[in-house]
Amino acid sequence: MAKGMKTNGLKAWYGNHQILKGIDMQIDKNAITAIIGPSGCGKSTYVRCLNRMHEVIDETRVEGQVWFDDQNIYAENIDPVELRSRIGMVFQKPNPFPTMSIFDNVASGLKLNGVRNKSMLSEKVEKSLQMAALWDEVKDRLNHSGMSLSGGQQQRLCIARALAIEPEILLMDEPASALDPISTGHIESLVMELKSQVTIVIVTHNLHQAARIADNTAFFLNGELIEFNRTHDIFMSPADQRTDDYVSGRFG
Ligand SMILES: Nc1ncnc2c1ncn2[C@@H]1O[C@H](COP(=O)(O)OP(=O)(O)OP(=O)(O)O)[C@@H](O)[C@H]1O
Repeated sequence: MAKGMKTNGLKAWYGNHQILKGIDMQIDKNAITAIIGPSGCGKSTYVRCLNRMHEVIDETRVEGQVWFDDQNIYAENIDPVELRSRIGMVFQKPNPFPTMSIFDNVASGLKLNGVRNKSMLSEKVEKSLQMAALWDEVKDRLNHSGMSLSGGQQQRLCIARALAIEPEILLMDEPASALDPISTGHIESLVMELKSQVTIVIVTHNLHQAARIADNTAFFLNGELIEFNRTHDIFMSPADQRTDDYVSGRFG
C-alpha cells in the first residue's frame, strides 16, 4: 500500500551551511510530485532527507519533522536501514552493481532481506522487471552482467531493483537526465504506470517532464519552497512572480 509523506519546518545543513530553510510540504499518496528549481537550490538535499540519506554524509544535520504516514522518520525508534527499504531511491546516474548479473541486481535487496527460496526470487525478479518495463528486453539474458545493458536499460534495471523490495515511496533524483529522449520517454511512461502502486517524488530540471507527468509540483529557490500546487496551476497560473519567471525561462 502506497503511503503519503509530509514535511514540517524541515531544515538541513552541510557543516554550518544551511541549505533547507524550513520546508512545509505535502506528498500525496499514489501521486507524482515533481520538485523543480535552479541548480543548487536544495532539491536533492530535500529528497535525501525524506529517507534519511542526508545523514549518511559526515557533518550534516537535520531539524524539523518528516512524516511517513503517521510516523516521524526522525524519531528515535526508527531504524534508517529498514526505513530506506520502504522509501526507495533511484539516482541520476544508473548504478547497477557492476559485478552482478541482471537477475542478481534485482534480487540483491530480496536476498539481503533473507529471501532464499529460488522460485520466490525468480517470481519477484520477473514481476519487478515487468513493472520496470524491462522484462521483454532481458528475459533471455538474465545471467548477463547488468553492465551489458544500455544506459536507459540500466536505469530501468535500477528501478526494478528498487521496486523488488516493494517500497511504499520511490524517490527519483533526476532519473532521466543522463538518457536519450527515447529512454526518457520509457522512464516517464513507467513512472506514470507505477503511481497506482507507489508514491513518487521526482527531482527534475526538465520542466516539460514535470508538466507531462507530475500531479503536483514544488518550486524551490535558495532552500525555500516558493510555491506548491497542482502541476497545471504551477505552469499555467503561478501565484508567485519568481515561479512565473522560472517556468517561463526568465531565470535559472
Ligand atoms: N556533500 C555535500 N557537502 C557539502 N555541500 C553540499 C553537498 N551536497 C550538496 N551541497 C551543497 O548544498 C546545496 C544544495 O545542493 P543540492 O544538491 O541539494 O541542490 P540541487 O537543487 O539538487 O542542485 P542540482 O540541480 O544542481 O542537482 C549546494 O550549495 C551544494 O553545493
